Amino acid sequence: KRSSKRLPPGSLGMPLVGQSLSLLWAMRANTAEKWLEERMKKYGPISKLRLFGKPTVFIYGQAANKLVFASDDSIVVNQQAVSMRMILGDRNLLELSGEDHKRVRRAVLSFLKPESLKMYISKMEKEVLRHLKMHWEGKQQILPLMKTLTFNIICSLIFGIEPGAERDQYVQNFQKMIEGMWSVPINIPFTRFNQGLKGSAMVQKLMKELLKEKRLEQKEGAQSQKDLISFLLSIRGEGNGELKSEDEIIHNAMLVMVAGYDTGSVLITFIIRILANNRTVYGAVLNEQDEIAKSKSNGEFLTWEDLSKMNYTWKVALETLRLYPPIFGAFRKAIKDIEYGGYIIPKGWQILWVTAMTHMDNSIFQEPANFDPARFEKQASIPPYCFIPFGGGAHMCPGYDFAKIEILITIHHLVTRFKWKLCGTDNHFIRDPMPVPTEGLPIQISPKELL
Ligand code: HEM
Repeated sequence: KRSSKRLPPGSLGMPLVGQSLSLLWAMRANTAEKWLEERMKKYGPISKLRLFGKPTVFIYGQAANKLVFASDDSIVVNQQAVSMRMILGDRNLLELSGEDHKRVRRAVLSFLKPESLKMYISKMEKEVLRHLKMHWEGKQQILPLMKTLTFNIICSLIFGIEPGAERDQYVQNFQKMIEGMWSVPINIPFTRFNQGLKGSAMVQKLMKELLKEKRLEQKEGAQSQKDLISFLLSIRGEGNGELKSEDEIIHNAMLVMVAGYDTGSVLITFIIRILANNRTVYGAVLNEQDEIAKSKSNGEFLTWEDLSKMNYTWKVALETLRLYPPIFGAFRKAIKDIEYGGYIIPKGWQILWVTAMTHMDNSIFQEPANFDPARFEKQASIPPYCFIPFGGGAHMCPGYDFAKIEILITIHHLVTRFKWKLCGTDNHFIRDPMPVPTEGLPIQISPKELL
């Protein structure tokens, strides 16, 4: 019996810091997968380390993902690193489990489900067109500014904040929050964690004022449910999807913002990079989008039916997510001692799962380094728990449809209105913590004659 009580191999390193800095450096050098592969070579498929202040077990592969995503709350619960919890707040979905998680998730999903989002397609498209007009047209060479685009879309749909000074107050603070979320939780001036906490305090202050305004508007009957926040405010107290406190609304609005802002911009940026480098894929996307553009009259907005015809473009997005998943991985917490792979994952320890490990496994995806959207022609043939850019199980990303609509609308207007070529000399990227092209992906853009 004693042998089954063994801790996984590996060292916990120094208190608090452990291997955090080494992993973060590897991420910034874009060698994090290699860093993990070296661990795997040294210790095997399960090993212990210390990350962001907590003892952690790293596991990978299909069975590991199944343990993380399919176990119930009596075995594994969601709990993110200390830095993330302190920046996003402890009432956000990623921290909740059981009935609490179900209740809050129902409320958030009632806004993010396709039936609700259908009503917002033209609102999103207007943001895309406004962005392209302001930042792309008439310019020769610009950074893609995709972060500005996804930030504006989220501001409009999630917060109901129209363009202007109020929006600008949020952007820098959100960026600080994102950078601090994966950091060693040492709160001394100028550390990333310290800056992240400051950004979070500022955003929470702004959001409290925003909630006050929205409550007042609702009292005066001036507002219909136009954005996620007013939506959440209006279902408070109605039983099923009820959010219990102002903190729950604020922490979850902050989560939706950080979860949707950088992920979407990273995905669009990497699709732009693929389309510039791969003429065959570009040609097929252009054909599909030109057909849809031809069926529209001048100034007519895209519809849900148009988006459902963009099958090839979405496969390109999925293949991009396989190769460049925006989320590196995340944590869970063991609720009791778990026997796994001949070792014990002790109660209370963190479990680290990493997205790319199964994406790059050649027994699951043949020739995994090749870009091949055809892999997604029969999605059902991909084994379960192996393609996980949106996670899995109870915490699987509820922003899937939001991201899909945003990406398809943006790519439609980009390929039908512009041509571009990459002009940087460096084709590399780093993780910070999301993948970012090293030179910011400079491109040369020229507008096309509209159809
Ligand atoms: C390409 C775009 C996106 C990717 C790759 C992505 C990825 C992920 C992943 C991997 C998780 C699971 C984390 C975990 O299990 O620990 C997650 C959760 C989440 N995502 Fe996304 N996401 C994207 C876009 C969005 C968007 C646009 C929104 C909102 C508008 C959003 C909102 C959320 C929320 C609220 C959660 C927490 C769900 C829960 O814990 O129940 N995401 N996302």
